[in-house]
Amino acid sequence: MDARALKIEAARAALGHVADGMRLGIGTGSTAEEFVRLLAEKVAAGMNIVGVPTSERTAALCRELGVPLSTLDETPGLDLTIDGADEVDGQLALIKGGGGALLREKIVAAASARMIVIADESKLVDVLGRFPLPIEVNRFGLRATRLAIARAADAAGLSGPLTLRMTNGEPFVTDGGHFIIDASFGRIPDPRALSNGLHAVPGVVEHGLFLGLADAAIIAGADGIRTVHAAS
Ligand SMILES: O=C(CO)[C@H](O)[C@H](O)COP(=O)(O)O
Repeated sequence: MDARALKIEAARAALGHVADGMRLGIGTGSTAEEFVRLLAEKVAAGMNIVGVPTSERTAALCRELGVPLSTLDETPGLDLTIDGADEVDGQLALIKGGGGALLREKIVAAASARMIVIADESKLVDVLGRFPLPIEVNRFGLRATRLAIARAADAAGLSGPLTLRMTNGEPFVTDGGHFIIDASFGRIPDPRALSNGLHAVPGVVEHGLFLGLADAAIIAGADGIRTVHAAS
């Protein structure tokens, strides 16, 4: 099975957790988009849900496919968020933000009673950090913020290139109007310490470590679907 087929399988399994009447957070990225396509079929067949998208890109796809949308201002409490991830470890700590939507993704996940991650097995890791950690930063004071991030990482025993994400020769700009620094720290043995350090940097808007947010991860692999649950 190719990677896209695995993403579809994970998305299909997640759809089994969606019930009529639910208020859904809807993630961003290629796996989340497979979920949107399957969800749209259910909606067309009469399922009654409302979704809060985690990016303009997801919102556009939902509109195109007829998935009813709301906002967190209209619908501040959600039943379930389904989203992809760049990395998932066995304790359900995540790296997210490869698609640049980490801020809205985290706000939506935090507003949800449950979050289910959908991914193919390439995303499952023993220790987070192979994927560069996206850090969303305010445009103001970029160089100072980068230095402060390096100091925060150093205090957590980490170092590595801090690369401003570019697109078409220009800095990538998030839906919130911020920049993203991709931090190649390598293995992150203590994500909580790094998270706390990054949150103490004023220019950091948010980072892509999602800790204690996911309740389950549906992982599709060559041998089928497995679900990783959060330790209770
Ligand atoms: O965090 C994300 C976007 O900000 C995505 O969930 C993450 O990048 C995974 O994307 P994909 O399903 O395309 O591999």
